[in-house]
Amino acid sequence: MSTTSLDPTVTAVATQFDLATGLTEARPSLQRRLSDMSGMYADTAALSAAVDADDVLTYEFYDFGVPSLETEVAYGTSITYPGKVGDEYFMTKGHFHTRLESAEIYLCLSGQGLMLMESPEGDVQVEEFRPGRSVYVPGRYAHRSINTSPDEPLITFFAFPGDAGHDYGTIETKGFRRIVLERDGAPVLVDNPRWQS
Ligand SMILES: O=P(O)(O)OC[C@H]1O[C@H](O)[C@H](O)[C@@H](O)[C@@H]1O
Ligand SMILES: [Fe+2]
Repeated sequence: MSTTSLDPTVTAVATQFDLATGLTEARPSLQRRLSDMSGMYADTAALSAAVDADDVLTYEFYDFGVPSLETEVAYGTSITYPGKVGDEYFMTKGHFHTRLESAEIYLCLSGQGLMLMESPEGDVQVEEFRPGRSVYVPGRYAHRSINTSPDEPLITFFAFPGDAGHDYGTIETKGFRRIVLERDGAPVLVDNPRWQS
């Protein structure tokens, strides 16, 4: 079936994602290994030992390069692999949006985990990811995906305004106020000992 459009400058685009892996052959993913996560995990000794031992891939995601316009929608899948650094689960770096008010929507396709969210004023929210469950990240909240499964990748589909942008600096320097650790086989939210006001 062909796709027609009244406006010749507009082209519909379809992308095939593999629901089992979260990956697409449409373009290369962006990949983050443990060595890209310097300063992100509470246990710095465990991180450097893990980097030296086997610098594994911890997550990958897509940037389809949609124009940075408020009328566009950036989208893709994000795959966070199972694993831990010390007691802290594999996770994304996390970021605020450069246009702080921009919200984002996630749909969990498979796996299990948490979305950790934090406002500049220090309000912390946590929502669970499980297959079929969406999480709406309100504007102004930094957000980080955390895989709490011992063996399955956490796969989500996300969408946000094209001009939202990524602000990593705040999280890189201050960290999140709370972190998620495994205690007795279950995730717990605790104060980040390395958080800087
Ligand atoms: O950008 P990070 O915090 O490293 O997370 C990786 C990716 O995760 C999500 O899927 C977001 O929607 C992406 O915009 C983000 O880039
Ligand atoms: Fe985001």
